[in-house]
Amino acid sequence: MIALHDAALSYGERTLWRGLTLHVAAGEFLVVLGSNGSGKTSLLKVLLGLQRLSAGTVTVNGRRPRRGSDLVGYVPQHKSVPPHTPLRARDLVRMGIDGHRWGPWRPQGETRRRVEDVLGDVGAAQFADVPVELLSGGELQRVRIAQALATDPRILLCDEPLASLDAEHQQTVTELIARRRRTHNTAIVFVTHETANVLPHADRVLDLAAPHDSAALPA
Ligand SMILES: Nc1ncnc2c1ncn2[C@@H]1O[C@H](COP(=O)(O)OP(=O)(O)OP(=O)(O)O)[C@@H](O)[C@H]1O
Repeated sequence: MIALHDAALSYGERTLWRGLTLHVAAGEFLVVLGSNGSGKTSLLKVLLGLQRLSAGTVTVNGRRPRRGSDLVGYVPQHKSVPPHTPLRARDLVRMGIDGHRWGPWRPQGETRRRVEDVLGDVGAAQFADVPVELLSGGELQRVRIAQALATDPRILLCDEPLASLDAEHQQTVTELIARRRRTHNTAIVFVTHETANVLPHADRVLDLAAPHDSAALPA
């Protein structure tokens, strides 16, 4: 699903990581750790086709990463939404389906059903029509996961999805994501600083603060 070979990422003179060789298979749950600024988000950007490597190679689903791929879902870092955002939960999820300008055209009924299904999958059906600015942090994060899953991706990239959630919601959100890999064989790349709830689900841990030629360590 994901293959990096001898990969390096530098911004100007500053190298964040190098010598990174890593394979993530279908259904695998990879946890990415590392201190602030170690390049975790930058790694996800590489996989999303938003950032080029400085050296080495990367493929996602056997191809060079490209923006807006339906095969890759992305759960961003938790942030509250700006006040007066004129969107309901279901609108946010729908943007995961037809937010890509060049995405395939889908009939409206089909899109509506898919939005209902995916909101149901993450236990968010009851707040489908609630304006996103009124959702709690944990509710909003479920909706963001639904948005990321809306195109039925084969790979799910999660960027600190637990930040600023309480312990109970951290557990709920982690279990939602872990369930997805069991039910759909989705590969998960999970960037986090919160290890307690997440490490029990991990197949492997990549520590970007560790020496990079031994970066992919068994969990
Ligand atoms: N486009 C860019 N140009 C130059 N420097 C950048 C760019 N993007 C990120 N950086 C820098 O690279 C470093 C790594 O950033 P990144 O967001 O990948 O770290 P991170 O490991 O996700 O950190 P955190 O845990 O704080 O979220 C940071 O110091 C950041 O300021």
